[in-house]
Amino acid sequence: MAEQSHDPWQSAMDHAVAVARKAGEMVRAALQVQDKCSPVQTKTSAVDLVTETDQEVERLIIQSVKSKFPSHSVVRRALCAHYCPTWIIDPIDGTTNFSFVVEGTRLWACASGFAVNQQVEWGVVYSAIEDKMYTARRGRGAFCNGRPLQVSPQTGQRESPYRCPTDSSLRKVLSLPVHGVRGAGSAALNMCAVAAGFVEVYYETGIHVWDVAAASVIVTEAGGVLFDTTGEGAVDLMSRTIVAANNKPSPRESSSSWTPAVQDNNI
Ligand SMILES: O=P([O-])([O-])O[C@@H]1[C@H](O)[C@H](O)[C@@H](O)[C@H](O)[C@H]1O
Ligand SMILES: [Mg+2]
Repeated sequence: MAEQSHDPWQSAMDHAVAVARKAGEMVRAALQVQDKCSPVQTKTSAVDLVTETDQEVERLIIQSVKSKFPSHSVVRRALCAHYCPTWIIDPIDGTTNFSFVVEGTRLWACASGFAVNQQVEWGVVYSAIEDKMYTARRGRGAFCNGRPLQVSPQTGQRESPYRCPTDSSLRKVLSLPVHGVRGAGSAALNMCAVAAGFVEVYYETGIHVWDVAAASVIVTEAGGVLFDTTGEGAVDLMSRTIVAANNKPSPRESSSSWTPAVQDNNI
């Protein structure tokens, strides 16, 4: 079918939802087959765990986008520098959880973000194990299975027996006691947890654009904010660091009263 002209970004997003469901089924089925969950050697596998299933899902997405939206690019490694509409895909975000299957683990997702002129226009993140489809379109809100998402209203300090055992950059941004720290993985789902109001902050360094592109717009459309790990700059999705939060503390608050729960995958 040819590209729709009335609202091309919306039809691309609708297509991403359908492809994510198909991809989710494919990944769930692969969990039953040892070979499909095992890491394979690739040029980048020293730093990036890849399974046969990642590759199959990647092919599925690329082929379906290319046949339905021939003018769109599909990438894993760049936020397109030009106007060119670009799908930024992570076939399985949380490959480690998928590959080294922990019984009952749910923290992997199929993620697609869509950028035009370096602006993320929509994001789709599908947690197949939970059957949760997170979607957001810039300016039109964020949803999970069609229900609107809203970040947590938490702003003040929580009673907490814990201190945040983090490195100095995190301490600089989030320098207070927090209720708890979780590092279970899937950057995209951790960010969706911020969007859904389950936690107040997700932080990671060393992250890639394809891990966070889709969920970035889900966070902001749910009322959240993205910023860099200095706590001062706007986020650059290519910078490999990100903080996604329900709100951004003022400098005064950040040293005295802002105490969200934290997810930190680098602990
Ligand atoms: O490799 P992948 O499974 O797509 O993505 C990884 C996951 O999102 C993980 O939670 C995060 O901690 C890593 O930094 C990512 O690389
Ligand atoms: Mg990923």
